Amino acid sequence: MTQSNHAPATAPHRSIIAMSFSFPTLLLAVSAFLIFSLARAIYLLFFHPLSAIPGPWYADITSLWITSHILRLKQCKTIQELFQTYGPIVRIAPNRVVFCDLGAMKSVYSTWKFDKSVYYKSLVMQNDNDHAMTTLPHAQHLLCRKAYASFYAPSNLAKLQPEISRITAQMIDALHNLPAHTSVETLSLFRHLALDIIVWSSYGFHHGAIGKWAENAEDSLTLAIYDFPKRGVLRSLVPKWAWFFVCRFPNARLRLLCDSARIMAEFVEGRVNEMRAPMKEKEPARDGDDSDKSYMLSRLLAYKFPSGEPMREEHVISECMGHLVAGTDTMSLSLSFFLWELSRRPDITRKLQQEIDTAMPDPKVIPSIQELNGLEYFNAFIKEGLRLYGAVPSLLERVVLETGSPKYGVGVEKCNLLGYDLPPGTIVSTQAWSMHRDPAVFPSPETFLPERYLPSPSLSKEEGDSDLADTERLTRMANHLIPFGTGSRLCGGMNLAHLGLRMILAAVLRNFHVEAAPGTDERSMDARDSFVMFPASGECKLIFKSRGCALS
Ligand code: HEM
Repeated sequence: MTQSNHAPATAPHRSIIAMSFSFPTLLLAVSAFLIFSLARAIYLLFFHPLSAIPGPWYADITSLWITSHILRLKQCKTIQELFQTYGPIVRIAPNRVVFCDLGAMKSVYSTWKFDKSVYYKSLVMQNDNDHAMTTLPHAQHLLCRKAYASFYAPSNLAKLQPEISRITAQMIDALHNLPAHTSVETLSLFRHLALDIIVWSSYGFHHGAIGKWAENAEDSLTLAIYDFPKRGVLRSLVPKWAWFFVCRFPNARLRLLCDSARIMAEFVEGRVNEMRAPMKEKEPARDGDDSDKSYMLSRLLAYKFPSGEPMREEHVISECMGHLVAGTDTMSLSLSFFLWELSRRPDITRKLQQEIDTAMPDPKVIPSIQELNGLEYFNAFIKEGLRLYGAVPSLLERVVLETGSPKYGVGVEKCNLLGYDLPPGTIVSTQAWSMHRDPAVFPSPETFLPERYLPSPSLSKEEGDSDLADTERLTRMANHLIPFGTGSRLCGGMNLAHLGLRMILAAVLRNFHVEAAPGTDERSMDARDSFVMFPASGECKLIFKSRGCALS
């Protein structure tokens, strides 16, 4: 034996040996991965409990397909096409099922009250604090909801109406003061207005965002609320440890976006401190005495959980922030789409203005909500607006409960939707976009037609149809309309949204004719979605022409 036979391998020798070992190892690893992927695909396609549910085969084996449509901001339209191809229940990913059916909707959201999916966690607040929208378990959510629900009761909101009128009038004045033919970006305009309304009704505080809009000055709170959902998306894309570095990236706009939660939290904290000061000096309110509780914040601060514990301050702050985010963009998007529709529909505008002019003789005095609720065509217009342009047309995801849960009720063991058993943990949902476009319920679903809600014999009744058939038609539409969600997680601010939409629209239509500005057209306003719906161009530019001459 020579020495070289016993000598340890030199470095180049070692790497050749390592390579000769690594190639078969790599080959083995790749083969194992391919076999595993193939076996998994076969299982998901043919043996998984959801494999009988129709849908594109590639969606059965990977989430990438639906994710690509989410990234293209076209999830709603893609899912609508699936319903048209496969019917009312479709598998869109290995563990996700969507449906478009009234009975299934009632079971999931109202009867069984499934918990929300983790998707909603992207909307958590500063320091990961939850609020009503992001609290996933149903039972826990119920306690949050109790804390704020009475604030949004119509009788309480009616007390706030005079001030909401005053804020709206401020916006009308600002529009009157613009030079003729000014193109107004309404998403921004109505975001400022909605914020002032929500801030005032939640805290009894005048923020003055609309004043800043009129002066062309930036309002950091409005910007923070606009940025917050984008911050959520960005945050869910980067690992936790990397977030620290993202927020320190030397880019002023990115830093503002990262800071959005802090800016909102500090604003709300300021309101909490203001409100706490006088509260400390008062006797605690007795049950039934709500003279001091018109604002949401005072209710949250006075709230006690069934254990007798008050809400922690961080919780109060995140709840308030949740409402700022949930209410501001939704209002501004809906109003912008409504007015865009009117800018190309003089026939509808004429009928609306006739009705509003009679109810609102003085263009500066908005009628009470009771009076506005009595305007038949106006209310039909708002229903149709929410049907086609509701700001949240997207999947409202829930998680199927474990088998045998008492929440299924007597005699029901597990989740069965439209004849298919769904195993516990399946993500299941419907979307307003599709419920609102069922041609059997809304004939010519893509046509904007307020008349469909009027009990008009000329429009709806074939010969021989009875009043009962007409009532049934109206009820079916009402049951399918879910712009504010449905069941136990219905939009918390729905009544405020109804009040605000009516007051703002009445004031605008009484004072202005609305026209599309150059560049605003079907293409720029084509709908995109990322939970909320927004125009493809990201803006909605309209011209507000004063009706002053016509009124005098
Ligand atoms: C046109 C305007 C609005 C639309 C279309 C809308 C739509 C919705 C929808 C669809 C949900 C349910 C989400 C789900 O089930 O996953 C929701 C929840 C919620 N919305 Fe709205 N919303 C609007 C305005 C407002 C306003 C003005 C506020 C308050 C200022 C508000 C506060 C909330 C809250 C707090 C929740 C969570 C409710 C809970 O889980 O307890 N929304 N909204």
